[in-house]
Amino acid sequence: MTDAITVAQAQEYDHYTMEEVGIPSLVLMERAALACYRDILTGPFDLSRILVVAGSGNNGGDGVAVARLLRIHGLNVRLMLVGQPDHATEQTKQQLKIAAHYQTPMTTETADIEHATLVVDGIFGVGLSRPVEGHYATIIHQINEVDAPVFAIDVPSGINADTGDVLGVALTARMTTTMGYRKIGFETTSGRQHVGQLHVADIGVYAPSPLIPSK
Ligand SMILES: NC(=O)C1=CN([C@@H]2O[C@H](COP(=O)(O)OP(=O)(O)OC[C@H]3O[C@@H](n4cnc5c(N)ncnc54)[C@H](O)[C@@H]3O)[C@@H](O)[C@H]2O)[C@H](O)CC1
Ligand SMILES: [K+]
Repeated sequence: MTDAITVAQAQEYDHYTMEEVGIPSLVLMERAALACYRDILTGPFDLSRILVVAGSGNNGGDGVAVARLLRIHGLNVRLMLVGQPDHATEQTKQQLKIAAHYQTPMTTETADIEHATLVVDGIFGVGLSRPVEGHYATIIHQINEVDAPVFAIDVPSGINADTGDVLGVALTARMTTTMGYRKIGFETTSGRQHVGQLHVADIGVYAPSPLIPSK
């Protein structure tokens, strides 16, 4: 089994893959979304009412892409944005444009959290850098209070992927599909409790190594 990595390594490998290898960010995002989509469809989930919750960073971009894929598949999915769309990354803005093309239903209704049979967590990934507060914390508390299981994209939101610690408040996932490599924080007691069943998705991001040409 390959070694677990840190957030800094994940970001370094991501950057290397895009800047040195030349694979565009949206290609990596699509591969990440397809891996999550596959794990959701094959997982132990009731897919009758899916709520995807997306932040404004690229974890949110992954989430928006997952919502679009589920919509195209004909599933009852709604997309809830918890970040400011105009503050979103360029990749997430592009994913919102694509999702709109396929008329992916959007919602701001708390009732959709209560009625969900599955919540897909695209709020924060490896970019979480400070304790969760405010509206983000409210949404995470609301999700934690309902019975629906959580599928986490890359990192359960609120978890520090280097330590497994809860930063303010965090989601507890039934399943997490993380990109490329396990994260060292997932191996701690808190990390294991919040990650649930862990899948590691090969999305074409690799550590620079002698086996893989470096510059
Ligand atoms: N690893 C890969 O090869 C790929 C990963 N992908 C996905 O990208 C995210 C990382 O995206 P990033 O934009 O860097 O950050 P996040 O989306 O995790 O966080 C969003 C954003 O939120 C801000 N922020 C941090 N802490 C807080 C806080 N407590 N409250 C409010 N806002 C906060 C900060 O500015 C962050 O930028 C990774 O996890 C994957 O899901 C790619 O899609 C594919 C390749
Ligand atoms: K997440």
